Amino acid sequence: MTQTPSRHFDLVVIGTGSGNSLIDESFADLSVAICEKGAFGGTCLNVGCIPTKMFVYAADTATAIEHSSTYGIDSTLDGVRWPDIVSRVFDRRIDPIASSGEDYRRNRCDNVTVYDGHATFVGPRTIDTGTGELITADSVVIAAGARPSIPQIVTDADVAYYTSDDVMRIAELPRSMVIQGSGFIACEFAHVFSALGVDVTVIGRSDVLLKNVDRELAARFTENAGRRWDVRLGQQITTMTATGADRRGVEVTFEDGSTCSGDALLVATGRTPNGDLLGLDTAGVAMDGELIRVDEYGRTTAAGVWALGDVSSPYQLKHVANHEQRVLGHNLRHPDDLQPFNHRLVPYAVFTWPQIASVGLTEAEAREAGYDVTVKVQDYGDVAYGWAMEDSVGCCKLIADRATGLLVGAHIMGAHSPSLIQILIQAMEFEITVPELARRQYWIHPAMAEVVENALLGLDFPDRGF
Ligand SMILES: Cc1cc2nc3c(=O)[nH]c(=O)nc-3n(C[C@H](O)[C@H](O)[C@H](O)COP(=O)(O)OP(=O)(O)OC[C@H]3O[C@@H](n4cnc5c(N)ncnc54)[C@H](O)[C@@H]3O)c2cc1C
Ligand SMILES: NC(=O)c1ccc[n+]([C@@H]2O[C@H](COP(=O)([O-])OP(=O)(O)OC[C@H]3O[C@@H](n4cnc5c(N)ncnc54)[C@H](O)[C@@H]3O)[C@@H](O)[C@H]2O)c1
Repeated sequence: MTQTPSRHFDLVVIGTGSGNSLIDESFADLSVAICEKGAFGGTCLNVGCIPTKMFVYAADTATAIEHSSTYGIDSTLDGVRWPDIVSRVFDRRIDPIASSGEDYRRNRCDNVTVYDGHATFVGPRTIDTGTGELITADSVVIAAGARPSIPQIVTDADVAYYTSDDVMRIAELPRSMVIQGSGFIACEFAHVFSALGVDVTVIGRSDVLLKNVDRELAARFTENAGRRWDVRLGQQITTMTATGADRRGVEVTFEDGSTCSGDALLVATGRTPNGDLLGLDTAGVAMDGELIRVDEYGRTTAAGVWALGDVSSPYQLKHVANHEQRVLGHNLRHPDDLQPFNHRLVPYAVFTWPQIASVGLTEAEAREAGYDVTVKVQDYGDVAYGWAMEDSVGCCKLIADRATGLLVGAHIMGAHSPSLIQILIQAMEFEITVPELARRQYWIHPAMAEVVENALLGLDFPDRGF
């Protein structure tokens, strides 16, 4: 290290996603530096959870129009004003929030200094801010997130591909789109673009879409998706070729000789944590594979250096990054009273069509773990609100332990499942038994929550107590 550090801070935070939320008023007496190489506010705000769900809402609206004749309402989708959809999301909502967040930190927090460069460690708690300034700190929080992973076959083909970072801002909708990957991002964007009129092809290596979801729901989802998208599963890509003068188009050949093509390629094959780009070896911060190694309190292997969120967590979910940020906020201020992360029951939801939400073990995981399980799958179509919706796909699958009467897994596919699952998350977190949950409260009739009530009542216990 030849350059001399220009400033010393009490705390440096790398990354302004959940890292920015860490700096609340309880840090007002500390000097804080925030390093951000990209858009202020991180992935969730700028290119992740929030804008995607705003696009999903537009797609859901288009899908409702498509299905309206089922209810005796004839309507047609007369047009999709893509530039207006993009503008609603970014010009009216996201970009102003990001810039006002940055303005707040830069101009209204006397104790905070913002460095807008790519930060790298050059020594223990010594950081090159990427802006020409070297700084040191008593404590460092690494909250540097993750980035899209791009398979070699895509880079070799030199296709001008999109990722979730830029596909929401394209100038116009392509006629057709190939989506490589079959996980969260692939299934959310396949819904968005297909509902808005793009011919979508989804390519996955496994035999179902959303392979980590409970097998029964993943199979139902895949079967249903196949009616709306061209779904190519269980095959390796053998060749990928860029097409068109701008190399935006793509042609793909599979190992069985079949092919597919599109005017655009969206790569959605997972996200690589950014720890590899931080010079961690100079700082004594160890990694486990791609993730920064942290203990249950968020401490890395280097004294005074902490990490949270996608850079150190296998979950890559905003509610997990936010939870870890709250725990670290406490731990930084209370070194003698450290709190552990709680990762016991991490739920998730995929905002595709139909929506899917999940908490706890899949049936296969529960059986493998040795539970004496009772399982019930309750269809949306067999409860009153499901009749109102003419639902033929949705279901609530519950898995409980006969020995304790407690749920070990809950999986819902269908309208509002990301909200419905909250009842079950709560029951599992607070260890409410199935009989208590089913019968010690009223269930509003005829709300969709009756699908959960009926699933609970369908679980088979030796002494049911219902
Ligand atoms: C398309 C998409 C949709 C998603 N939808 C959901 C959802 O619906 N629900 C959900 O729970 N999760 C969702 N996620 C995941 C969620 O966005 C992430 O888990 C969460 O944002 C991670 O927060 P973080 O603070 O760890 O990292 P980030 O928010 O990624 O913040 C890291 C920040 O660090 C900056 N940075 C990185 N390296 C450096 C460096 N060396 N120097 C300076 N700055 C640096 C980055 O520019 C970034 O701003 C989605 C993700 C994507 C991509
Ligand atoms: N609603 C949400 O909570 C939400 C939405 C979007 C993203 N996210 C988060 O972001 C993460 C990243 O999303 P994602 O969809 O990119 O990841 P993912 O892990 O959900 O899915 C990636 C898929 O790509 C496949 N894949 C990997 N390498 C491949 C290759 N070389 N060729 C073909 N397929 C390949 C994987 O088998 C997997 O099915 C998610 O895991 C999730 O944690 C969450």
